[in-house]
Amino acid sequence: MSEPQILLQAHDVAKHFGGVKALHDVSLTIRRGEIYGLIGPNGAGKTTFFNCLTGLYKNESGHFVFDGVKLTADAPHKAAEVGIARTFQNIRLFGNMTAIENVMVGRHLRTHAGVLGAITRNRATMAEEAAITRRAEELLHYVGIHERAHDHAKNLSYGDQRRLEIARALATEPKLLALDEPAAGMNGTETEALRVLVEGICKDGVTVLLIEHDVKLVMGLCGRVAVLDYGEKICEDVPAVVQKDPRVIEAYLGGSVA
Ligand SMILES: Nc1ncnc2c1ncn2[C@@H]1O[C@H](COP(=O)(O)OP(=O)(O)OP(=O)(O)O)[C@@H](O)[C@H]1O
Repeated sequence: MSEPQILLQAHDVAKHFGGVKALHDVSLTIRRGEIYGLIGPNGAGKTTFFNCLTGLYKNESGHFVFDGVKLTADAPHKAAEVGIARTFQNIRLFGNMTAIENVMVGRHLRTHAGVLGAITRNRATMAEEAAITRRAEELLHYVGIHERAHDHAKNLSYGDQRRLEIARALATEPKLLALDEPAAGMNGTETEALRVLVEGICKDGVTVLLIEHDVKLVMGLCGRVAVLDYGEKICEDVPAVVQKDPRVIEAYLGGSVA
């Protein structure tokens, strides 16, 4: 039986690429309502973990249990259906669609009008489309880019594109939001605004899994942090403990992780 306070468990998840062990029997547990950080040097396996979790890659062994149910996601849309949404290290928006259209795409996962409804544009379909638009507007407000709603995604600043990706992910009503390096390329002001946004998302009931190279941001935001190094989890604890762990300091080539 699963414990209700646990949202995600990874059990001995392993993934190889040829001779490279990208993930070596990684196990971790994410509790509902927390912001959980996943850090590690370049090539440590963080994105591979996300890709296995969201069905982009198939792990060779091990498994995930999400919300008490063994995950069988073998495609990203299936992960989204069970309540896992993600953003990407390399932003993946529809550049020639407007910001609001990008969010509406995410929202369609949670709506019901079928192909027939879309063709005949019956009353139920029209009402649903109006609701999708309203919700997309709310989400653009929520992430703070509503005034860019009708601009093409490709014309948004880097920071705004990252916010838009978050809005699109939230449109699927996730229980778990997995953010892959959301602060990459952001300046200090944008990073601070992102910190406030992620805290708000968590307060509003969405559990967050955060991959981030900005260690200061991770240590300030996350309740618990796991550290990967060469595909192995070398540490998992509260930030104050992780920062002082000799294996973590060594993994970061002797540099400070404070
Ligand atoms: N599709 C792939 N084909 C071959 N090797 C891959 C593939 N994806 C990842 N790898 C390798 O797996 C290892 C883990 O990569 P991964 O991208 O998961 O690390 P990461 O911790 O996310 O790194 P970064 O912080 O640089 O994004 C690396 O050695 C990488 O080269």
